Amino acid sequence: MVLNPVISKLAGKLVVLASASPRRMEILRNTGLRFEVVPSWFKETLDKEKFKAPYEYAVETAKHKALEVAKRMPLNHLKTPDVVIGADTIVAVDGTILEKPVDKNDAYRMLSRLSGKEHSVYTGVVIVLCHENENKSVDYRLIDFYEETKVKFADLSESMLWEYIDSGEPMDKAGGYGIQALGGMLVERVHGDFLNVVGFPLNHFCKQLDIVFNTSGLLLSQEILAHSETNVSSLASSRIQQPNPAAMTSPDTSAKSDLLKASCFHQTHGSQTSPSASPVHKVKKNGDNSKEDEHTWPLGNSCSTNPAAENTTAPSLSSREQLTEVIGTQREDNGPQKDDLQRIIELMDGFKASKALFTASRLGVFDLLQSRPELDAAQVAQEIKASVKGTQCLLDACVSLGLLRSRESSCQKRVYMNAALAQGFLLSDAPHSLGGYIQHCDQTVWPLFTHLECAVRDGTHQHEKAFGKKANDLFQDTLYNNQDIKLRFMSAMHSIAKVTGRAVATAFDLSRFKTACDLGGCTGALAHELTKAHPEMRVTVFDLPTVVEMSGRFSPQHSENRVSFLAGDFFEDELPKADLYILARILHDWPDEKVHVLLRRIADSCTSGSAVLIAETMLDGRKPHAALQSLNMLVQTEGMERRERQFADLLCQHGFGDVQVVHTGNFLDALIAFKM
Ligand SMILES: O=c1[nH]cc([C@@H]2O[C@H](COP(=O)(O)OP(=O)(O)OP(=O)(O)O)[C@@H](O)[C@H]2O)c(=O)[nH]1
Repeated sequence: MVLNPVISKLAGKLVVLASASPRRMEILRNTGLRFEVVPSWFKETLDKEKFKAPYEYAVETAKHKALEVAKRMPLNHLKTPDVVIGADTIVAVDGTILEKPVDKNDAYRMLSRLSGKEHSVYTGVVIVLCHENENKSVDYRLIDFYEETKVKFADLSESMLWEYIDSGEPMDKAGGYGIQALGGMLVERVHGDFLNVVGFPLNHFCKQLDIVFNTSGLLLSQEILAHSETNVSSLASSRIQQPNPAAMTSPDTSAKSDLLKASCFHQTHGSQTSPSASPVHKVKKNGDNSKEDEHTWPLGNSCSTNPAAENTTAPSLSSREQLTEVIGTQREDNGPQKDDLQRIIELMDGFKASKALFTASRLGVFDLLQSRPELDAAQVAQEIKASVKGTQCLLDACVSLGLLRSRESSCQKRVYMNAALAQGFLLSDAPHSLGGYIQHCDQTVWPLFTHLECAVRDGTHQHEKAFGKKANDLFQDTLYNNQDIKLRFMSAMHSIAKVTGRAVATAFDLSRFKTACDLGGCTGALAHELTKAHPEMRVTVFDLPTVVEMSGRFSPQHSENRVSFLAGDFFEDELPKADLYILARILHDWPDEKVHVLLRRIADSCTSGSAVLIAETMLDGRKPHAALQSLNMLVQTEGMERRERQFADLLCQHGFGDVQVVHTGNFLDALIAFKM
């Protein structure tokens, strides 16, 4: 549920937080806002001397962070966001700006300066509104503001200081302290917005959105200001800001792209728990779903910023908040388009990025840096038993991919630590670890993809070419014929189900179903999410004997016993009776003729009112992940990914109708159909 009516106006928009700060993610996530997280690659190295006031530095840094993501997404993520939010938090004391400490000594220096004094915490926030204009280029509209909070520290003893520093908490926080955690013990008084100190002035952010929506309505209107260096609209605001023209730089708008048509469902990063908050739409059988296939793939177009714009200085503003630079771009018509080339290079580099991730994961780099952050390349190399040269290259590649962060230590060495992405998904023991899936991709999918051309020519999987043995029975002869390979595959499926399970389990209101059968449910990860989300439901996981015998290894410690396992082959054996049959990443393994066999068997086991819940990556002509996943099925299986309409057509032939789909915002989309 979204409390703030203004925040809810962002619903259905692709909102991106351009920050790796876990605290910012939490503050925004707690509002119910659905957003993606794309950490900015902007290096925070602006020359502080150029700014007349500390807050100008914070705002300008936030601006660069947000714009870097807004420009990169069409190229790297093949989609243009609607709204990108950047933020930068700094501490100012005695006219000096304090950011995150580079090491413990730096933290000591900072905290000593703050001891016994009052200081200011400034968070600069920039909201970038991206809009495709009539000539297919992107207009960026910027709304920026800052918030100041005054904080008074107690007098800090040396022992207190070092005990706090040795906790490790100061290292990723502005000014070297976290007011929301242990650092709260250092604070005598706060005057102003507490969340602003933590890293995001939520109240001011909402006020700002309110102004933009209700004062001018420009945010979502089609009245995008035609680009001109003088045409700047300003918006009513609660704060006057006079940026330092000398510091103002027209953001480089070198990247621009033909946009993807904004799809009606966006991938989200948010506490999506209630079906009502997810847009559900009905699928027409054999209907005109041409929109589904309509897309404009992003084509990077080189462009130079409008020369005149480069000399834009912030116009003097009426008594309203500065905002809004409308930055148009001009398309060059001659020579190779710089950003087209960039796009092609990105694509060509794609496999190198994947292999860098797989290799770092396999060498245990992320787990090592979690237990021992701030190691230099030589120290990492020693621990992972690799060359210093190779390790250095790998670590720097991971930094460039946003998986690691690095900084210069006090002894001028470059040290490395996990970025939020690694902490969220790449640690072996993380709740949503994708380590198993990464290993499967590295050891099984990668060798298969080296034979993609043969798969395209033959239209068949490539197990024999990749692994030198025939695979008559897809699972028995490949993934399950060896204990280690089977365990690796189950671990991969388990990690995907852990990441996607809650979204699938809560995509629809399933309260009417008391019994469910998860066909091919593997480790039971989804089954457990279903029983968590639906306290009345009992789930039977029906899978091959060779899988069921290993499922115990993956059972959660504290789980109610509403999940049971039953061994069998869903193509051969009688299916357990259930109100709801679940097919999560199952149908994509099989061609239509096999899918018909399975759906017919399910239909024969159903009674009226029963339903089938399908979880798959659905093709929609836009999401590259879905199309690439379909190639994945080509090289691995006899199956493919399918469109919503294809599922509806298959289901209706077996008496299922009223098909509804929810795009959950992560790997999988959810579809439910009822036995008519
Ligand atoms: O009391 C607290 N003060 C500050 C913080 C956290 O400190 C950092 C500030 O650094 P920055 O604004 O550069 O943000 P990053 O974490 O580097 O992420 P970006 O990707 O946005 O650069 C911020 O995380 C605050 O949350 C705190 O936690 N408590």
